[in-house]
Amino acid sequence: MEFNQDFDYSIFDSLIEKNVSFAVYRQARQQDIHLVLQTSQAALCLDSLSDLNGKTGFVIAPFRISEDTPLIVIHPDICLKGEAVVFSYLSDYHSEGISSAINIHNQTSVNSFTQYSSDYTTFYSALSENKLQKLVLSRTFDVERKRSFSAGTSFREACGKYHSNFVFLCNTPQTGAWMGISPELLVSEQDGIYKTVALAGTKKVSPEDWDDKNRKEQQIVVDYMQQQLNQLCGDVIQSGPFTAQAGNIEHLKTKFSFKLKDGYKIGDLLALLHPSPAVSGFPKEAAFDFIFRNESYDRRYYSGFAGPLDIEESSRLYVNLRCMQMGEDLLRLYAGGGMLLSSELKPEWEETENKLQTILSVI
Ligand SMILES: C=C(O[C@@H]1C=C(C(=O)O)C=C[C@H]1O)C(=O)O
Repeated sequence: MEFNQDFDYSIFDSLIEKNVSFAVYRQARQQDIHLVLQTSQAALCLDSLSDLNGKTGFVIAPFRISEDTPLIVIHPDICLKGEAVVFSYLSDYHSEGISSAINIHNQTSVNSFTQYSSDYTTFYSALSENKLQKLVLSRTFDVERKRSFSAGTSFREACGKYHSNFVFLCNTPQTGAWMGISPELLVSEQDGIYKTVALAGTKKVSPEDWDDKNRKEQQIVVDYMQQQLNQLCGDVIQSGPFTAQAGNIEHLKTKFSFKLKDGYKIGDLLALLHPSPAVSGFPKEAAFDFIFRNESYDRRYYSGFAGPLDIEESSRLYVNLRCMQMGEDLLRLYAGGGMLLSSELKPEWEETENKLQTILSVI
């Protein structure tokens, strides 16, 4: 992707400093950047995913909705497409906003191998009891924010490097500033046709075939998708699994395409699919509850989802992976991986290290 060197992407850092509610994003395999910016009041806070029915804007959804991490929709007062149009608008844009940075230091984290190992042991014990088939364990990785760091410039670099991923940078007073380079579509909709994927299983890019652990891990997500979709959807067209590259790693991916039965809308579908076993575990409720009780930090918006909802007559929401939260002096990166009874500690930790490389490569 070619970027015009005349455009100064650090203008997005000024928007973050002024605490403007906005999102700039670039869809997977597309050229143009899009800007959604709210000029009126505060971004919309919702209580449940089904409340997204009939809404329009840029959605930022947490892994688990709470008072501290609400479900947010940035209202599309301004909705622009293409570098020239976006920068022309921003060069004249003035916000009265004042900075009120969220203090990341006060939030919980799991940075060290020792902390991760302790969580791993807890998770593994639960799998051994056979009540849970799969659990996704995750962690953080803190990087000191250098003076030279620019969120806007990192966004531009991510767009250039990761053509097949959805790339976004967003900020609201409620969520703080986040950036993600996601390979995982949660739900898209255009002209009444909906799409989703079952993405799971991870290995470094290589001609080697997939092992049983990764195939099984992905099959759990496929089975879950089929079961969930049967509740709300008519004929489901399924294809895959394929190997899908995402930066330095690969995943197994199965695609689904379908229409919703009468009376159902996108919010109902999101409520049914999120969080899928790709980021949480299986069975759904038990895994979600287990992670909430036992993972020793709050995932916040990591493994939630983000993207445009009913903008230009289509929606494309992605799971918030390969992402980071940006504080005043700290960048907090996030990564996780699916655990089965056949998992081993070292390879699971290494998988998180490999996944972190995507976002690390642009900061
Ligand atoms: C949890 C993450 O990724 C998810 C987990 C995967 C796995 O366990 O193999 C693969 C892709 C994603 O669905 C992450 O990137 O942090």
